[in-house]
Amino acid sequence: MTLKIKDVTKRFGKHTAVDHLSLEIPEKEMFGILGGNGAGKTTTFRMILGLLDITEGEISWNDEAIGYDKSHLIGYLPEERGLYPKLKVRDQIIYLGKLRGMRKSEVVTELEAWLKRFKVPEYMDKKIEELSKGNQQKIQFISAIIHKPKLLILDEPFSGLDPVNVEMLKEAVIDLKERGTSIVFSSHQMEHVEELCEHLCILHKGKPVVQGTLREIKQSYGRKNLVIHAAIPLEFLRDFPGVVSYKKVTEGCELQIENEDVSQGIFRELQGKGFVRKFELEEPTLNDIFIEKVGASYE
Ligand SMILES: Nc1ncnc2c1ncn2[C@@H]1O[C@H](COP(=O)(O)OP(=O)(O)OP(=O)(O)O)[C@@H](O)[C@H]1O
Repeated sequence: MTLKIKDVTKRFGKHTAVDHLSLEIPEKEMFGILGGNGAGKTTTFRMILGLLDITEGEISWNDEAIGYDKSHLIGYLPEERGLYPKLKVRDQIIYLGKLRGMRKSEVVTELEAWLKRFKVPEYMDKKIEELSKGNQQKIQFISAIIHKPKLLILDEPFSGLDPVNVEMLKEAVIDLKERGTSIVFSSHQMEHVEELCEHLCILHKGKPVVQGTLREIKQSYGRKNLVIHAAIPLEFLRDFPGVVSYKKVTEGCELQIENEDVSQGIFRELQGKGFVRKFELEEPTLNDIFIEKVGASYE
């Protein structure tokens, strides 16, 4: 079971929203699509779901086109949440489950288990409009996965959730992946993608500017971060050969360096100058990579 996106482009008139995107998501894999506002994430999802026509290229799921006949295999959490405010949680989910071919009793059993897991069993008979936004989102998530889809598409699943609920949802998503679901999700927040995904793609103005496994991406990037805590002046490192950026912090500095060798030069330079409490070489973060490739942070 693999989702394949082959050289897909989407144009709205003269505007290119997605520009030659290719990716594959096999079973049991979580794929993250990162990008700022207007990068093309939602457009990509809508094309996967067959809600938008593809201008060029192909999208397939197990080598077949995705259409309405496959909706029982696919779960979708849209960016604009869409539950019926006046309906009770139970009725809402039963309605959606039945649309996907489930029996009422099956839906209720699943729903009870999920509400319990999300620590809100009492919501069964509450109306959607009585719930907070974050809790509505939990219900919307349940509505996307109640039928145990094989392919799950989550558009900004963590936006608007507090840290406790983010963790709860992350665990649920990891469990679904381990049970065999292919998952693709979008986010503005790089730390979520960094934590959850084996493969990822950064979209910028519709173009995939970075793509691969997290490991590959970090390794091929080359640059490293170096954290130094020392009670001696470190300002001179600002102009040290191979130092790309210098940030002063309370106890010392944080540097971005061109490669590992630069850290050895710095290490030698500091020897004998005074006590160094911390000298730590770290992998670049996705945020570092994004800033380098796209030129801005997107918080
Ligand atoms: N139906 C449409 N008609 C015309 N332009 C569109 C349409 N849908 C999207 N676009 C444009 O395509 C580009 C990509 O939009 P998209 O919604 O895919 O971005 P996104 O990455 O999901 O952004 P966000 O994080 O803000 O939701 C944007 O420039 C947007 O204005």
